[in-house]
Amino acid sequence: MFNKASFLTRLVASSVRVSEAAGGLIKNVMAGGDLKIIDKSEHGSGYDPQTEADRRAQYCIVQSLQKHFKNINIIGEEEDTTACPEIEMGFSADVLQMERLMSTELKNIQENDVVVWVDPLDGTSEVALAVKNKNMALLEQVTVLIGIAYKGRPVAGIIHQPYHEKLGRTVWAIQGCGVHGVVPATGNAQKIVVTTRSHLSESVSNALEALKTRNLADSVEKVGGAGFKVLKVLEGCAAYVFASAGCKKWDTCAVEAVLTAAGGTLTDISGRDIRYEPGVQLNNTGGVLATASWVKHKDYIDTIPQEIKNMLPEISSKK
Ligand SMILES: Nc1ncnc2c1ncn2[C@@H]1O[C@H](COP(=O)(O)O)[C@@H](O)[C@H]1OP(=O)(O)O
Ligand SMILES: [Mg+2]
Ligand SMILES: [Mg+2]
Ligand SMILES: [Mg+2]
Repeated sequence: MFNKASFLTRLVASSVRVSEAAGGLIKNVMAGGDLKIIDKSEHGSGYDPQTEADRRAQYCIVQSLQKHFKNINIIGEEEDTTACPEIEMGFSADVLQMERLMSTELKNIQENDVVVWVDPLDGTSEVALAVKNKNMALLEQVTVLIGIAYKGRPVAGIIHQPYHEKLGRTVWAIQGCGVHGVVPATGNAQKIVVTTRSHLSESVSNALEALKTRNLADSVEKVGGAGFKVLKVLEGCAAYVFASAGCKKWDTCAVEAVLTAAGGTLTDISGRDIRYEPGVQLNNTGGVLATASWVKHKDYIDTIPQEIKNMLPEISSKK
């Protein structure tokens, strides 16, 4: 069954199981209690934590995917990893069922046509804070993100949330095949906007103030992680607004694929598409704006002040 499926179907079917294996490793490290946190930030550029869970999860994801797909181009967040014996070779039979809905173009995609963007643990700051403050409720904000880009744009994504209720959950989508693992909200009387908990800045606050004056943000919730914020948008929040730089392509590729499949939209704060081809700039220099299917993305774009947009230009190439 697995071997007969198209490359993209097999990649997503494997990635679902691999994301869950990474979630298991994250839980093991947490249970062990020693996070071995290091600060990745360049001198004076803020705090950018990495834990043993980030390092192990990245190793497991990359090694597992390379076992099935030898030459696959994976761009993951972590450069330093910790070798671990857990290699996941399983696949999701539910994903294989979706092959019948896929377009011919997607079925014809080959291994060297894609870039896989991996965030082995999104919400590292929240993990560090959960342990420091003994507030384990924050762990709900942790996700494992695997996004698949073809011709520079996301075509499939996996968001695994290890601490959702008791067992965790995996939300995934392939373009044209619907969203699985969550029932997207179709509206909400309140327009709740989610934004960063740990990277607040003046431009983020000013963008939110502008949205409030136009009744596009009835209230604001500050939570961690790009994955968790997009899950919130899928489940009833109106928008995710991050009018600042710092978020990277591995934070947005998977979530954009899932949100788009649910009828939502994700762009930078000026309304430009985010690109995911090889060699592209890793930073989302234009910020991030994600909206639910039931609000107008353009209203949010039009309301964010031009001076904030000017501070966040698109820089498409690394050089
Ligand atoms: N200044 C930054 N430096 C490093 N990572 C950032 C920065 N801003 C955002 N991120 C990444 O984007 C995610 C969403 O940001 P926020 O929670 O502030 O809205 C964070 O969890 C973090 O991912 P990660 O936890 O994988 O390092
Ligand atoms: Mg991240
Ligand atoms: Mg991460
Ligand atoms: Mg990080």
